[in-house]
Amino acid sequence: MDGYTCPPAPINETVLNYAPGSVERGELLQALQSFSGPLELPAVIGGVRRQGGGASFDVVSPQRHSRILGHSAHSTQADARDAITAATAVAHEWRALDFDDRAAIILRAADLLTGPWRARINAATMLGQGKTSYQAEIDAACELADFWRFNVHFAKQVLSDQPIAHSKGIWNRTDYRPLEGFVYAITPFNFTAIAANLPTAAALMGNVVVWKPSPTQQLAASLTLDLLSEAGLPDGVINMLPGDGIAVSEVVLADPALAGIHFTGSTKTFQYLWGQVGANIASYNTYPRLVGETGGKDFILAHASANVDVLRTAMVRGSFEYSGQKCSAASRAFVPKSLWSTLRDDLASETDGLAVGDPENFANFTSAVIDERAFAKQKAAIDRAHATAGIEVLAGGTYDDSEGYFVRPTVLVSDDPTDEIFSTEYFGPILAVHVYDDEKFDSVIDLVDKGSKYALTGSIISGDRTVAARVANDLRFAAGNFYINDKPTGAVVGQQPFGGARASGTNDKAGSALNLMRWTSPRSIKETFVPAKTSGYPHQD
Ligand SMILES: NC(=O)c1ccc[n+]([C@@H]2O[C@H](COP(=O)([O-])OP(=O)(O)OC[C@H]3O[C@@H](n4cnc5c(N)ncnc54)[C@H](O)[C@@H]3O)[C@@H](O)[C@H]2O)c1
Ligand SMILES: N[C@@H](CCC=O)C(=O)O
Repeated sequence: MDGYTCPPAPINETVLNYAPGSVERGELLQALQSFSGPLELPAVIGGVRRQGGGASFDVVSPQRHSRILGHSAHSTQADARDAITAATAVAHEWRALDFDDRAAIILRAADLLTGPWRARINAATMLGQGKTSYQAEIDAACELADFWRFNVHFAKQVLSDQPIAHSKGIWNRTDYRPLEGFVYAITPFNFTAIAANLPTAAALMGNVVVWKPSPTQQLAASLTLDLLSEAGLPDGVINMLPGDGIAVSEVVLADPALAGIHFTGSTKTFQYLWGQVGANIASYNTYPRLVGETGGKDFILAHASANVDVLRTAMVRGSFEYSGQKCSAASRAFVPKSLWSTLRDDLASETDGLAVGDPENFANFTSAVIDERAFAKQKAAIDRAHATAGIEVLAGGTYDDSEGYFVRPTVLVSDDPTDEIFSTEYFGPILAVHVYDDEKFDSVIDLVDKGSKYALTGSIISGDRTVAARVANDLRFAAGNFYINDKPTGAVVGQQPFGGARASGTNDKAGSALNLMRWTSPRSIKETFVPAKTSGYPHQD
């Protein structure tokens, strides 16, 4: 059937708004209440749920230290070996399944997610990862359903790309095989959608997977695997190993059957993984595919022709939604002097007016940062800013970890565009602003391009079309996702395929055909209908 069927056309899932009195708000409140006691969040190996053999850890709400959501345990080398064995055991059967049967499981998962599972996964994402209702909805419900539905569509495109030339008497075909081995999916805390997409994108293409989620995302990750199981995913296709991944990597990265890594997280971790693969390169059965989407130092560049309200809104939403814990979050902005006098006070008061607290209070704009490590990083950056003569703390600049890991949205202003606030990824609610002389716009473009090692997202805010076009061209390599007159966050699957280059990753664009191609190893087949029976060629006569 491959290549001939036409799955339902994907449509972006409508984002529900959770307004007071809405049906979805009622369902979400109920789901939040249903998480009463800590859940067991075990490893799942070959469909068997078992506690990992390493030290146990608690999954705790970032906004409330006293709220223990689950108990889990770090996975050991033995757990990793068992997961590889379980994956390998079902690899033949999974890859032999027709693509449409695999796709049907993923499409069913999307419908379960946006139907009966929606409130529960959103509630888990609010409680476990500190998202507001809206941020949970755009991530755990909508982006994840979009990944699943659009991936089926794009996979079908990949499979249907067949040779168009056939010499007389010949038929050429391409067989899209899964990778020979297993894929190691390592996922970040900040998006339930990304965490689910990395193992399932590879599985859709016929691969078996060892999935190592982030310990701080374990609640939603465990629910996601339960959902996939309800959708019909056979045991062993995706095996989940909770914990920090240290012992798991020692085994997985040394296994000859490692065929690919699908990673999203920090640049440092990806470079470590790549280094280990490099060190072991001679021992693999096949060259592992390395796909990693990593850090960013995302920019907003304002031109003198910008509308100030548009600019301020892009800065506030782009930097402080989900407390800046999006790889795409704006964390450096460049504003011309001619606009700064109008923008300055409003930017400060709007930022200081943002309500920060427990997301179960729907009035809050954002909540806590994810954990102690993230809090310490923000605290150090803010303390340093207060102590640095050339930096003005225009808004925020305070933090409090007595109840949860709360950091006030913070705007730092500096005359020195080489200060580390313009190049270091803090991954929190800190925006660095540099105010430039209007006539120095050309050199500011260069600063944006060369001022950080990353190239993930960026925006130009300009009322002048020719300026926007010029900046889009001059900064062509400074961002994998580039926005004109908008904030640099909020990429939508099927609309703005997401990913960046330089230190921001391999730019394989999650949720697109480009990504899915990395999980297939094509075989070219030539069939000759009436083969030659003699060895000589005509020129020999
Ligand atoms: N470019 C993107 O699409 C994108 C999306 C989301 C997050 N990010 C980036 O992710 C980072 C924040 O996420 P994070 O704090 O979870 O990143 P992180 O690198 O600390 O962790 C990512 C994952 O790697 C795991 N890990 C760390 N060391 C490991 C090892 N030795 N073996 C196996 N697994 C290991 C972690 O447990 C986690 O599951 C930021 O830098 C952000 O920019 C990028
Ligand atoms: N899809 C997200 C990026 C994910 C990174 O964390 C966005 O565009 O905001």
